[in-house]
Amino acid sequence: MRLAPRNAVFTAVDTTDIRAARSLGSILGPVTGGIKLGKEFFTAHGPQGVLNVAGAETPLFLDLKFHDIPNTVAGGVRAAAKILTPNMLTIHASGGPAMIRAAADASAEFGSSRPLILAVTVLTSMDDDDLASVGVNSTAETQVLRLAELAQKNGADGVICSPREIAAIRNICGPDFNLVVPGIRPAGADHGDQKRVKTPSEAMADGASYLVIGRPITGADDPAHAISTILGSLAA
Ligand SMILES: O=c1ccn([C@@H]2O[C@H](COP(=O)(O)O)[C@@H](O)[C@H]2O)c(=O)[nH]1
Repeated sequence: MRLAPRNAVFTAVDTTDIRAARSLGSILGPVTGGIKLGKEFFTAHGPQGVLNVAGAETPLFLDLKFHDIPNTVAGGVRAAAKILTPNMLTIHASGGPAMIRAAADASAEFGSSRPLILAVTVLTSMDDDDLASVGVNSTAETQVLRLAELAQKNGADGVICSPREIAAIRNICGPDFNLVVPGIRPAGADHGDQKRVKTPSEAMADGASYLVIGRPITGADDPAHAISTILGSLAA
C-alpha cells in the first residue's frame, strides 16, 4: 500500500526537554504519520514521559532498539506494548533468529493492537569501514540484506535500513515488508553523523514504507515550515 506523503513521515523527537518534545509533538503529530521517541527521551523521562508527549491520537514509533537474550527482549516487548501501546517498536536484527522470533511472538500476544516489530539492520551512521572495525567483513549492503532476510524469516514485520538499501531489500523481501528509513537528508542539509543518506523524495521513490526524519525538522528555526517543505517535495 502506498501511503500519502504526510502519513509516511515520522519525526524523530530526540531531546531531554519535555516541553520542547510536547511542543514538537503537538505541531508535527497532526501533520505527519506520527512521532518517534527513542533512547534519549525515554532515558530522561521514562514511560510516563512518553505518555505525556504521545497522546492517544498520535501514532507512536518507540525506538528502544532492544538487544538482549530472547526472554528479556520478549519481556521488554510485552511491557512496552502493554503500557505504551506503540504502533512500531525496534529490536536489533543482530540479536539473532531466536531473539527476533521471541520479539515477534511477544508482540503477537497483543492481537490487533500489537506493535509492528522492526529489526535494525546496520545503523545508518556506519559505513563499510565501520563494519570492518567491528569484525564484519561485508559491505553495508550485503550485511543489511543478510539481516533483512533473517528478520523476515523470523517473523519481524519489517526492518530499519538506510535509503541506500531500499531497492535491494524490496527485491528480496517483497512489497509488503515494512522498510522504515532514517538517514534522510533534504538536499544541502547537514549529514551530521549519518553516513548512508538520500533525500526524502529519493527514498520514497525507491520504495520506503516510512521515513524517519529528526534534526532536519527539529533543528530548524521553524520546524512546521521544515516539515511542510519536505512534504511538498514528496508531493511533487
Ligand atoms: O540506523 C538507524 C536507526 C535509527 N536511527 C534513528 O533515526 C533518527 C534519525 O535522526 P536524524 O536527526 O534525522 O539523523 C534518530 O532518532 C536515530 O536514533 C538512525 O538514525 N539510524
